[in-house]
Amino acid sequence: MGELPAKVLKWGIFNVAYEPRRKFFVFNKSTTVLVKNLPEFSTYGFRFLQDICRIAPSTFLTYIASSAWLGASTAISLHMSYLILQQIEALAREQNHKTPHDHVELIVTISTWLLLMFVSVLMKGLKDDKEMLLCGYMRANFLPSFVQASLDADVGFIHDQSARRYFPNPETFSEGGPGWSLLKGLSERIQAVIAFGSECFVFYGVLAQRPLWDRWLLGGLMGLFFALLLFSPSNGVNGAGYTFWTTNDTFNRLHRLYTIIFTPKFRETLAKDSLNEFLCSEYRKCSNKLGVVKSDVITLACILPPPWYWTFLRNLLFEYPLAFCTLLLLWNNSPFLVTTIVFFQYGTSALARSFQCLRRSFEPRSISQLLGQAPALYKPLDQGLKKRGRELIEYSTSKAGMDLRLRGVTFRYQSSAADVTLKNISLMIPSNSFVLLVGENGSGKTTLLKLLARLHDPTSGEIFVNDTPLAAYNPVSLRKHTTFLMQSEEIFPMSLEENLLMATPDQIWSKEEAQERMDEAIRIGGARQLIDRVGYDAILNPPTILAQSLQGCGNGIIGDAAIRELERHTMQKSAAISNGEKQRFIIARSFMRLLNSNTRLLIVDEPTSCLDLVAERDMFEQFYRRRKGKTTIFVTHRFASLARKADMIVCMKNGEIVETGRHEELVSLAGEYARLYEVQQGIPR
Ligand SMILES: Nc1ncnc2c1ncn2[C@@H]1O[C@H](COP(=O)(O)OP(=O)(O)OP(=O)(O)O)[C@@H](O)[C@H]1O
Repeated sequence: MGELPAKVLKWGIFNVAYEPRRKFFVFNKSTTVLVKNLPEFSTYGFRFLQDICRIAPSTFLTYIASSAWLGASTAISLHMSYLILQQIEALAREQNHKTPHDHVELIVTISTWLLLMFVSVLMKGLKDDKEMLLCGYMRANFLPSFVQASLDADVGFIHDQSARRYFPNPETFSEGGPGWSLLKGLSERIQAVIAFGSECFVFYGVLAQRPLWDRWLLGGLMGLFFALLLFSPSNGVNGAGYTFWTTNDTFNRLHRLYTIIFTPKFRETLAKDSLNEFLCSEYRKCSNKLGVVKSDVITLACILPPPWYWTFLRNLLFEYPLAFCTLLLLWNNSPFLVTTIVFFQYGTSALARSFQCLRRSFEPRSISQLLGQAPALYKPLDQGLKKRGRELIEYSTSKAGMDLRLRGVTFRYQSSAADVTLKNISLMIPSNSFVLLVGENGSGKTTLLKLLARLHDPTSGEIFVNDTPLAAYNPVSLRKHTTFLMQSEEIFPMSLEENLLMATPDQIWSKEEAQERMDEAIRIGGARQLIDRVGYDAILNPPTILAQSLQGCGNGIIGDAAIRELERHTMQKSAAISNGEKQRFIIARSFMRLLNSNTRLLIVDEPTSCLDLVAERDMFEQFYRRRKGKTTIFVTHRFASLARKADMIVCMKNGEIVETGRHEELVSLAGEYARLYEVQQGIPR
């Protein structure tokens, strides 16, 4: 069947795409897949049924039988209530000729109805019980085979993605297990078919017994009811599923800023580059520019309301059926008793629903959840304000680099169960000195640097900057004079140009000047090739919104054309880059900061895991050349070419400083530093 082009409509700032013709039987990709694979599905389905009958025959049969009963229970109840209404009607009509036998008949019918209802309750309990038991049977029988098959595949299990989707994934351990959703789905469908079929059968039976007038009227009402069910659109795009996107630049920028601000992985970079103020003001600006938009994304994914007249008609027929029942009275002299009973039944069930709803809404848990949202809204805001209210010293720049002193510093990560990471560190780093920090993996180098940049505070001991305690400074004012290139940094989901400009958020340049400065940073950082390939405008990994309608809220299956329309509008310049290119760009971003800010402390923490030896040496050389007027600290495992230039080498081991001094002194000590140096030089010990 030929595919229809998608229709697109505007919804606030969003564009919504859907397939225009609504089909009862959607012949889309899934239908084709179903038809094509039907023989295979049937074979495996049959095998599954055989297996389940073999594993737990009586449990399975009881489960299916109870599902079937529950499917038919509404129809049974309908039939019984009709019988009772008929008997009451007859009694009312024959007021003067009533016999005791008539009453007995009515009591028997009512008792049978109550008994059947009781059986339904038992069946529900039985079904739930068997459901849990079957779940256990299936886990015990199928999972060991899956475990075996998975382990047999060895490392192939990691590589073969398409095969892996059939295996359980780790998060599903507490769920039903393999085959469970298949069984549950089958039982639900059996129940649905039996329910619909039996209810139609009862309605047909009732209509066939009614006098001609009633038959036409009730038949007409039923027809209308079904016509509305089938033809009235359940959403604003004729019941279809839909996709949506927006080309509003302000919205998209706001979304990217939101992602940067609330994603933990960016937080250290934001802090150490003192971007908080900049992002806050950008977010406010962008939010003001966007103004109030009609719909948030999740609401749009759930609801695209149909035109008001359809809603009105549906409400009238589905919510107020009694209004239509009373129409009967205009043509038919039904005794008032029947109307009263119908009303009573309708009214009590509606009342029961409302009461349940009321009770649920006022359960202590639900109330406390509701009210708990108020402090959750204001507490973070108040705490943020308290923090901003503290009196702190501003760092005043001098021509010289920062003078750093650590006295008895100990540090333990809160999340770490291990012992302290830094133990009693005391160290003096004179201003303008060039320091090389070395030590084996995990010795605590990065942690020490993060303490200097105030990304963590010491657990005990103190750090001084120019003889003033680090804690007394406004951290932002210190960080504004620090360039800290960390081991692992992220590129923000903004354009590469904006990433570079964010390195110096306080600078205001003309377009040409900004371009010159970016080009220089890119050249020194060695990222020219990347920029030539993807351009300054490229946005790497832009965040995406949920852009498809959700099913179960009146939205149908999303047509292929609507999906393609979404892809056509959102497939944009998201370029893939290698880890090496990413590192070079991040290094360039640090150069952008270093060259265009009043840096007094330069820290470079081995950001070179994906660079070759030559590129790493060049990078350190470029930083080294620009160290004038700064205190400079480099961390690298390949320090041989820098060792002789360093004013001081600090060697760490197991969270402690084990040696400090110049290269020659430390080599002559023949201790930890000498060992690391010799290993690097390939000198056998
Ligand atoms: N966020 C954290 N939470 C808990 N423990 C951490 C955290 N970061 C680091 N550690 C632990 O602190 C210790 C020191 O880590 P650190 O990264 O400072 O060492 P390093 O000398 O820089 O190592 P490398 O040379 O590998 O970069 C390690 O044992 C590490 O596992």
